[in-house]
Amino acid sequence: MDKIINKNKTIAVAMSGGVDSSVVAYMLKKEGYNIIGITMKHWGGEDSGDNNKTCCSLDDIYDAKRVCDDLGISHYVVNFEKEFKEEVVKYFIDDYINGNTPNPCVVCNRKIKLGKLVDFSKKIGADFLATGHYAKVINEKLYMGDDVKKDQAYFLSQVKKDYFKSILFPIGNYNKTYVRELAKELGVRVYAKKDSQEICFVENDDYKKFLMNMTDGKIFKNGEIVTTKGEVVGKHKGTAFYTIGQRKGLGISYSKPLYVVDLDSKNNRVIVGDNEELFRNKLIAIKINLLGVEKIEELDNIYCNIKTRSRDILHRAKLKLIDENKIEASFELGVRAITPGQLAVFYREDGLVLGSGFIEGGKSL
Ligand SMILES: Nc1ncnc2c1ncn2[C@@H]1O[C@H](COP(=O)(O)OP(=O)(O)OP(=O)(O)O)[C@@H](O)[C@H]1O
Repeated sequence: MDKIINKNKTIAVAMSGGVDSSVVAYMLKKEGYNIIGITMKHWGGEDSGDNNKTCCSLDDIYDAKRVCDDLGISHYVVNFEKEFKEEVVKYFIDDYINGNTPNPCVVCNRKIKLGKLVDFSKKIGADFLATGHYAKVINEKLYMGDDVKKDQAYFLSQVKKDYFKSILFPIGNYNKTYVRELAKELGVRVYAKKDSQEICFVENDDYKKFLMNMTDGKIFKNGEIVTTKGEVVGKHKGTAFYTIGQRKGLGISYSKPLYVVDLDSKNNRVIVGDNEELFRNKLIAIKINLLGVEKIEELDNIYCNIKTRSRDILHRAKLKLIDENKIEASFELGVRAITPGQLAVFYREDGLVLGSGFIEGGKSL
C-alpha cells in the first residue's frame, strides 16, 4: 500500500463487483485491517429496454456481496442514482449539446465516487475509503499509477484536494496483468470477470444512441459540414455526434482525407480540415482544481508535463496564469486533436498531479 496505516483503523472498500476492487478487499483483509465493503448503485439503466448491461447491475451488486461474504465482512449498498443523474448524466448531455466532448468519469469521481462515497464511508465509521484505481496517493497527494497504460490519475484529477486525506489506492503500484494473477492466486471468485466498459452508464459504449434516447431525439439536428476555408462538403446529424480528430463516419467524399477540427454548436456546423490543422501549440484550461500545489500562483511560469486526454502521452509545456481559474499552456511541440471538454492534467516530472482544468473550446483554440 502507498501509506502506512494503523491496523486499528477501519477501511471501507468501494466494491464494484469487479476484479480490481475485490483484490483490494482481499489484500487489506490479509494485511489485518478492519474492512467494510460498499457498493453504490448510481445508474438504473434508463437508456433502453434491451438486456445489454451497463454498470451497477444486480449481478455486479451480488458479485460484490459474495466477495464480502467470502471475506466475512459487512457489505453496504448505497443508492446515488438521483445525484448521479443530476451531477453526471445531465453534465454529459449538456456538454455534448454545447459542442464539447465531456468526460463523465472525471465528474463522477469528483462528485460521486470520491465525493459522496467518501462522505458515506465516514458516516458508517470508516477512516478511509479504498478503491481499485490505478493511481497513487503519497503524503495525501495524487500521483500517476505505475502501470502507465492503465494509469487513472487523469480521471481523478478533479477530486477535491482534501479528500485525498481519506483515500487509498492499494493497487496503484501494480499493473493489471499482475492484479488478475493475484486475484486467481488469492482465490477471488471474480478473477476472470471482464474489465468494465468505457463509460459505465452507456450501453455498449454507444453514446449516440444514449443521447438520442435521453433527449427524445432532440439532439438530432441536421447541419452543414464545412471546411476551414468555408467550403460546404456535406451534411451532419448534430454536432453532438462528432468529436475532434474524427475521420470515419463523416460521409464525405473529398479529394483528400478530412478530419473534424472544430465543432461550432452555436451555428450548428461541423468544421473539417487536414490532419495538420489538428495540431495546436496552446490550450486554455478552466475550472482549475489544485492538487500538488497550495496556490494557483505556483503554477504560473512553470514547465510541466500535460495529458490532454486519458490515453495521451505526456507533452512538455509551459503554464501561464490568466486569472484565478484559467491557465494557458504552451506546448514545446504541437499536440494533435486537443478536444474541448476533456481535461488538461498537469504532472510534475515524478508523476505528482499538480492540478487540472477543463479544456476550453471556441476562441481558445
Ligand atoms: N458501483 C460501484 N460501487 C462502488 N465502487 C465502485 C463502483 N464502481 C467502481 N467503483 C470503484 O472505483 C474503482 C475504479 O472503477 P472503474 O470503473 O475504473 O473499474 P475497474 O477498473 O473495472 O475496477 P473493478 O475491476 O474493481 O471493477 C473500482 O475499482 C472500485 O473501487
